[in-house]
Amino acid sequence: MVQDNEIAVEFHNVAYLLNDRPLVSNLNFTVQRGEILILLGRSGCGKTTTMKLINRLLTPSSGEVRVEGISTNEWNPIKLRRSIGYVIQETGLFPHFTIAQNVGLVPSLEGWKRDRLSQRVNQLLQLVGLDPKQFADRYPNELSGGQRQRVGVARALAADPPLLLMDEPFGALDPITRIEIQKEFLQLQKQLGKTVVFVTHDIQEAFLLASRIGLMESGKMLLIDTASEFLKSEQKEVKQFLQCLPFFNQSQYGSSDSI
Ligand SMILES: Nc1ncnc2c1ncn2[C@@H]1O[C@H](COP(=O)(O)OP(=O)(O)OP(=O)(O)O)[C@@H](O)[C@H]1O
Repeated sequence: MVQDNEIAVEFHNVAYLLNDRPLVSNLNFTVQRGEILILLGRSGCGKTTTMKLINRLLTPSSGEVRVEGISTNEWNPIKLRRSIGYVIQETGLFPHFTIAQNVGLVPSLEGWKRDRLSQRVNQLLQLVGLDPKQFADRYPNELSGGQRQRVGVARALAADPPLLLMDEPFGALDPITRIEIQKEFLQLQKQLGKTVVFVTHDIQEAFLLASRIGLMESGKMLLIDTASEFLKSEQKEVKQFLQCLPFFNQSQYGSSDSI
C-alpha cells in the first residue's frame, strides 16, 4: 500500500468551472513521489488546466488539490510556486535578463548570496549540457530553441524544488533534438529523483518518459496507469492514441513502469 508520505500531489473530486462550464471535472488521482506522471490527451482536453490547479494558478471550483498533504487553498501561493519548478513550451525566459540571471531568478528572490548563486547557476547550466563560460552572459535571443529549453529546465531546477511541472516543454523542438533532450531529461530525473508532472499530446514522448500515463479527454481522466497496462487497454480512446505510434515496438516502450 502507498504510504501518505509517498504521495506528492492528490486530486480529490476536483472540478474547475469557467463561466459555469467545466474545463475539468471528477479528477481523482495521486502523483507519487519520484515518478514521472504524464498527462496525455488531445488539444483542449484540460491538461494545462490540471497542471495549473497544482501550483495554484487556478483553484478548484469544487473538490481539493493537496500538495505535500496541504490543500492548495491553504498554501501561501508564492511559497507554493517557489517550491514547484514550472517549465512551459515557450520557456518564459525574460528577454532582458542574461541566461545566468534567468536561471538564478528564484534563488535570487530567495535572497541567496552572490557567490552561492553564481555557483548554483554554473552547476545547473553544466547539468543541462550548456557550458557556463559560453552561455551565462548571453541573452535568450542569442540561443537556439533547444538551448532555451535547456535553460528553462535549469531555471525550474534552480531552487531545488521537489516537484516539477512541465507543460509541453520540448514541443517546439525538431525531432532529433527532441529525442536527445528527452533522453537527457530522463537521465537527469533519475539522477535527481524529482517528482514530475509532464504534459504532452505526443504518445511517443509519453511512452519514453512515463512512470505512469494519465489519459485525459473532455476534462476527465479516462485512465491512469503504467505504459504496459496502457498497451493492454481496450478503451477506444487509448487505442486511438496507440495507433499514433508509427513504428510500434513494445520492447522499446513501457520499460520505465516502476516508480
Ligand atoms: N482562460 C480561458 N478562457 C476560456 N476558455 C479556456 C481558458 N483556458 C482554457 N480554456 C478552455 O479550456 C479547455 C481546456 O484547456 P487546456 O489549456 O487545459 O487544454 P490542454 O489539454 O492543455 O490543451 P493544449 O494541448 O492545446 O495545450 C479548452 O477547451 C480551452 O479552450
